Amino acid sequence: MNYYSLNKQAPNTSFKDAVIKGLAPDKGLYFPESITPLGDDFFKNINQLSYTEIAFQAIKQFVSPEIPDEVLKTIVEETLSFDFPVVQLDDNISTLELFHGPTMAFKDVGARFMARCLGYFNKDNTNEVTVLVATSGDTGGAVANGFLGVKGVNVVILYPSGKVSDIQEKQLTTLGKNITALEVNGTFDDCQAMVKRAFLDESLTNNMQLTSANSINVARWLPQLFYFMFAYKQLHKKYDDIVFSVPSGNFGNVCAGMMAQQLGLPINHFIASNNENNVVTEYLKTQLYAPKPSVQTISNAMDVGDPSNFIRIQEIYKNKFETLKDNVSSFSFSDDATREAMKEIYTKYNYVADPHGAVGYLGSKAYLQENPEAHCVFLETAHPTKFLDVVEEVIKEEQPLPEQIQAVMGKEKVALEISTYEDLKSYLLK
Ligand SMILES: Cc1ncc(COP(=O)(O)O)c(C=O)c1O
Ligand SMILES: N[C@@H](CCOP(=O)(O)O)C(=O)O
Repeated sequence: MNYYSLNKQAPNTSFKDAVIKGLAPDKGLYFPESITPLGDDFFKNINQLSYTEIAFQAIKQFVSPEIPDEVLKTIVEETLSFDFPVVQLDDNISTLELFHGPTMAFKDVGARFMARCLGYFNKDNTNEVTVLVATSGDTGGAVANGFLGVKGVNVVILYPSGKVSDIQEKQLTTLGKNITALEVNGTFDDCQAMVKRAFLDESLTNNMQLTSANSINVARWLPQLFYFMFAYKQLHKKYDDIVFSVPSGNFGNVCAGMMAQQLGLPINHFIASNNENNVVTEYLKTQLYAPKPSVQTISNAMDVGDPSNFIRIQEIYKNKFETLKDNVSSFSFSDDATREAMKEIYTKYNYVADPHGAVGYLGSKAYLQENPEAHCVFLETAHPTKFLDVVEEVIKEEQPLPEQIQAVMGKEKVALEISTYEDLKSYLLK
């Protein structure tokens, strides 16, 4: 598959090149040249397929011929070595748990898939790559874990100081080896802007091969489309009108759901559920896209003021506002509403949701008011114990720590503090 830049000022390129570059030379995000639907039979018979078979069929067209089928099968099998259960709360609401991987957030799948693709492209040890990542909480830990010890790959993670949870910080600052954490005096948007600037800085790119492991990279982003198919497999016999409510920040995950829809997944609507960082909610009301500085919330991984993937969403719906509105609703919720939702989910369903999942739950409820026949699946994008302080304070109950979380608790944080792009540059050139 070839990819084009959404800025349309750079040559089309192969999957391998798109993964190794991350961002196109004209600063545009890469997008596949074509999308071939999988066919009705694939979805009718999805029950008979395993998760790895679904994932293999779904991703194959985007990575071939550069990743041969046999290699792709192994990559997919190794990537998906944990479960993706749907938990039904009532007849209108379910949650898809995406936190059963090693760092207990939905980023594990994309990070593990991309690490293996880069490992394959560097099998002869000829392409040393520096992976730059901006994180508002979960991408950093997942990428650190997924890329740990991958030969020929150095990972540099930028995270906003004081704006990620304690456990998220441990996950991204304690692994050492080929992983370095930079603690940035700023917001997630500052981190993301520094990363994007570095890709265009010839004094860096002439000296090293830089790539990104954020969802701007197609190998990190596209595997997220599996989730929507996995949920559909579990629910389609029971419900006709399945709608996904996706807690959204950089909009990579909901946009991956839309790619699943383009592949033929019979889903008519998505809910992009936001915290108070509501650029897209506002866009759908006003048709004006106005990025603004992010504000800090208890669903910190969604504190994004200028979502990278919005441009991909526009491309999917052919830049037609009415088509976008037909396919997507968006709602924004305060921290107080999020806390109330966490309490409600716990008392009504005896289910402990994390703050991001709770925003997804609120989006489901808002949508159901107008569409009571729908079955809404909100994505539980991270395990509640990643946000222990907030969760225990709200539900007033101590939470047992899963072994993935216990494993990082006592470890010592190692991070370099930086404030400016020049600091990042001098670190990279050292
Ligand atoms: C727990 C959690 N929920 C939701 C999101 C938002 O996902 P996206 O950036 O793909 O919109 C993130 C971060 O990306 C996250 O870590
Ligand atoms: N919410 C993310 C921020 C970056 O999103 P990405 O999907 O583009 O990597 C995080 O938790 O770090």
